[in-house]
Amino acid sequence: MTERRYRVLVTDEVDPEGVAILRAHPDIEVVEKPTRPLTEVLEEIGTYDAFIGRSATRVTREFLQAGERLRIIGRAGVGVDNVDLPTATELGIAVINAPGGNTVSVAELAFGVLIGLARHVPVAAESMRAGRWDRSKLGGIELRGKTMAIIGVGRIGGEMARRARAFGMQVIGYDPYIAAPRFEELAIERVERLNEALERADVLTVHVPLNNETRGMIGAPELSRMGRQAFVLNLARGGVVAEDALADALTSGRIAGAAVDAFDHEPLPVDSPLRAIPNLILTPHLGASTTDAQRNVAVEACEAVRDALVTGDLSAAMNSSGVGGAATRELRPLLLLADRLGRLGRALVPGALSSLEVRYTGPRENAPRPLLLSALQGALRDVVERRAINLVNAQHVAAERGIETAWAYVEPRGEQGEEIELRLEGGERSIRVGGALLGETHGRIIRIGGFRVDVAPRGVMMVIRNRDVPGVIGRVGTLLGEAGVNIAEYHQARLQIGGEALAAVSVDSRVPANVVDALCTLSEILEVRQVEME
Ligand SMILES: NC(=O)c1ccc[n+]([C@@H]2O[C@H](COP(=O)([O-])OP(=O)(O)OC[C@H]3O[C@@H](n4cnc5c(N)ncnc54)[C@H](O)[C@@H]3O)[C@@H](O)[C@H]2O)c1
Ligand SMILES: O=C(O)[C@H](O)COP(=O)(O)O
Repeated sequence: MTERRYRVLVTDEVDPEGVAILRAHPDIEVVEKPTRPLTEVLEEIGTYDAFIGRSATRVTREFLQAGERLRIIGRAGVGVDNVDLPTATELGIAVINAPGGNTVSVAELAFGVLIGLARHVPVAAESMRAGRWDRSKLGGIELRGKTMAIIGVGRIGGEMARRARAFGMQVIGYDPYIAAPRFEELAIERVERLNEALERADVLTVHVPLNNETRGMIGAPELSRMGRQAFVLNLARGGVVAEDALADALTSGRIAGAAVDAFDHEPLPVDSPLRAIPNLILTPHLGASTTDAQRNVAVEACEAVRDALVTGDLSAAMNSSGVGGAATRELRPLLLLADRLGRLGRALVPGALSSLEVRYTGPRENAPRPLLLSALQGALRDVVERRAINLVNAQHVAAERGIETAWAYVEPRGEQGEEIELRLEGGERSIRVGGALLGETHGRIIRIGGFRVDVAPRGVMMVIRNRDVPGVIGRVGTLLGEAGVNIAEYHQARLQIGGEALAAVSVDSRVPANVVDALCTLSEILEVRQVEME
C-alpha cells in the first residue's frame, strides 16, 4: 500500500460522519484515539500533520511545540479557549473551528434547564422516584411576561432571543461588540451597561466566549444586583459566572436558581460543593451533545481541515490574520501572484529586509491585507528555520524581525485591471516589483524596478542586469543551452538605447552556480539573480 501524505489524529469522540470525510481522501491517514492525558498525546503528536478534537483535550504550548509537523488544529465545536491561539499563530499552525453547527442545540438545552428551574422539574422527578407526592411544595412560575437578559448577542444569544420571544418574554441584551441593527432584527432591547441587565433580569443567560474580559464577569458584586426571583444560566464556559459566588448566592437565597453546563474544571470534581445545591441544575457540558450538532460540527471541521491540508485553503482558519472567509478563495490567484512578487523582490534586495509595502489596484477593497501576508510569505520563506512560514505566522515573523509592513488600496483608473506592486527596502537597496492579473486567473510579472517586463511567474526566473549592447541575448542563450537549461520566456527591457537593460528570463530548471558565475564574467552583464517561483 502506498503511504498517505498526511496523518491526522482525531480524538474526543468526533462524530463518525465527519471522520469519514477525512478517511475518504486518498492522501489522508486517520488515526482515531479516545481522549487521553496530555502526557500520552505529547509522546506521539510529533508524527501528525493535523489534530482534530473537542473541548476535552487541551492544546497547550507544549502540545503545539511537540507537534513538529502540525499544520492544522481542528476544533469540532465553537469554543477554542482550550487552544493556545497565540502559540499556534506564532508557529504557523492554523486553528479551525466549527461555528454555528451546535448553536440551536445549546439554545434548546438552555430552555430545557430554564423550564426545569421555573417548574422544579429535576426536583419533582427525583421526589417521585423517591416515592413522594410533593404537589404543594413544587409550585412554579410562568416564563411569559418575564425579562430575559442575554449577555453576548452572538449566534447562541440570537437563538435564545428568538425562543424567549416565542415564550412571550421581554428580551434585553448586553453586547458592546454588536451593532444596533442586529438588536433591532432580533427585537432585543439593547442595554448599554451590564448593571442594567443584571438589575432588570428575571433570567440572566451568558453566551460569551471565555477570555480575559469575560472571566468572572458575573461575580459576587454582579449577583448582588439581581432580584431574589432571578435565575442565572451559564451554558457558555466555566469561569464566566464565578462558581463560588454563584454557590453563595444560591445557598443564601440571593437568587432563586441557576443552571450550569460548563465548569472551571471538567469533569466537575466528585466532591464539588455545587453538586449539593438543590436549586442548581447541573449538566455535564451537554450543550452541543446532540446527534444533530455533533454531526454538523464534525462535518464542518473535518471538511475544513481536509481542504486546509490538501489544497492549503486557510479560509476557515480563525488565526490567519484577515485571510479568513469565503472571499479569500476568490483571492487565490492574487495571493499566488503576491507570493511570487515577494520571492522576486527579496532576491533583488539581499541581506536583512527592513520594510515591505504592498499596494493593490483593482475592485477588491478587502485584498491588500491578505496580499501583504502572502507577499511576506514569499519574501521570508527561507528565513524561518524550524517551520515553514505561512499566512498564519507571516505577520508575526515579520514583526519578530523588525520588518516594517504596510498595505494600501488604490482605486483603479478607467479600464485598468488588477495590479499588485511591492516596495521592498533592505540595507542599501530598495526595489519596486509589480504584477498584473490576466483574465482574473493568470498572474504576470510586469515591472522590475524601472523596467517594464511581461513574464509568467513560474519555474525559475533569472533577473539579469546588463548593458544594452548587441549580442547579449545570444550569449546568455548559448551559456544556458550548453548547460541544458531550457528557456521558457525571455523578456528584454531597457530604459534608453545603449543604457542599462534588464532581462526577465523564465527557465525550466535551476541554473547551476558555475553557469551563473560564467554569466557574471561576461563584460556586458552587471548582475544575475535567480528566483525559484515554485
Ligand atoms: N455548552 C456548550 O456545549 C457550548 C456549545 C457551544 C458554545 N458554547 C460557548 O458559548 C459561547 C458563545 O457561542 P456563540 O456561538 O454564540 O459565539 P459567538 O461568537 O457567536 O457570540 C459570542 C458573543 O459574545 C459577545 N461578547 C464578547 N465579549 C463580550 C463581553 N465582554 N460582553 C458582552 N458580550 C461579549 C460577542 O460580541 C459575540 O456577539 C462560545 O464561546 C462557547 O464558549 C458552549
Ligand atoms: O464550544 C463548544 O462548541 C461547546 O462547548 C461544545 O464542546 P464539546 O465539543 O466538548 O462538546
